[in-house]
Amino acid sequence: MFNYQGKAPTSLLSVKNLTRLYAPNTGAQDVSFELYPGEVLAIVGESGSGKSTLLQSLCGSVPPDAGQVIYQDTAGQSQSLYELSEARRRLLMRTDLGLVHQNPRDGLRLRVSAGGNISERLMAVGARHYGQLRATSTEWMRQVELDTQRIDDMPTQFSGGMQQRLQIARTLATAPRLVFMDEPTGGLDVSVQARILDLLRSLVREYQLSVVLVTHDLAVARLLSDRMIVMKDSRVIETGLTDQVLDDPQHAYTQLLVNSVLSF
Ligand SMILES: Nc1ncnc2c1ncn2[C@@H]1O[C@H](COP(=O)(O)OP(=O)(O)OP(=O)(O)O)[C@@H](O)[C@H]1O
Repeated sequence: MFNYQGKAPTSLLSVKNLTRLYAPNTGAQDVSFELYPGEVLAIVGESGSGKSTLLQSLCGSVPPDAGQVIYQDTAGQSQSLYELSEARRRLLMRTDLGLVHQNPRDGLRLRVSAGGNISERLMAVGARHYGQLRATSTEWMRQVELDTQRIDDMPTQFSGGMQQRLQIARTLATAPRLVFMDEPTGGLDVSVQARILDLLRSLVREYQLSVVLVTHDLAVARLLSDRMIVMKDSRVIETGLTDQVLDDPQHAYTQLLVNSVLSF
């Protein structure tokens, strides 16, 4: 996982005083943080605290009312997400960023085969050779432990857990530099959740993924993240290394959250 030793690297994502409010204290306000390459940052908090609003603003889908989202592109240039033209922002989102939705159906094309779902993303970044697309899609199905014999099956023929694996494969196949995950195990049975979490943990390690992960589940944050942000009523109330925050929470609300979970 992320190594904090030595010289501080340049941040991949820099969020400055981001605000998106739907009503007073409803949404996300005055959020600032840095995300470094290879780091997994969890955003936690109870339902309605503003986690998804923040994530949507970070990944380019909901413009903030104020503040900046600055992304370091492959060429090392700082790109202020909402100061780019719509076309440039879309291109950046397609080539550099990936999003795993809570509901796999939101991140899959249901009328396209499993292999087609993965190939489509590869084609969006320029891949064209049919044999190569097929081979890469097969390899990604293997990576997420899906039966490669089912490459021509439709996602609707898959179980919820299998659909989530396919969505993860589709998202990671283009090697995004930054992956956003919104409750990636949220809608699944507990046993399926555990297996998807195992998979995500090994993929994060193997590919040194940089991830912003939204979860209300502290156990998920513990398992996957290096650092965490705790939100309440639209604001960040605590931030720090995951183990530190969970083992020694400073804010009364974080203490309550941690104490409400028996063991994790
Ligand atoms: N499009 C919208 N229009 C109006 N209010 C909204 C909109 N989206 C979110 N909100 C409100 O903003 C607040 C934060 O919602 P948000 O979905 O960001 O919270 P959350 O922490 O992700 O919650 P959950 O864990 O339940 O998904 C809530 O009070 C919600 O009702």
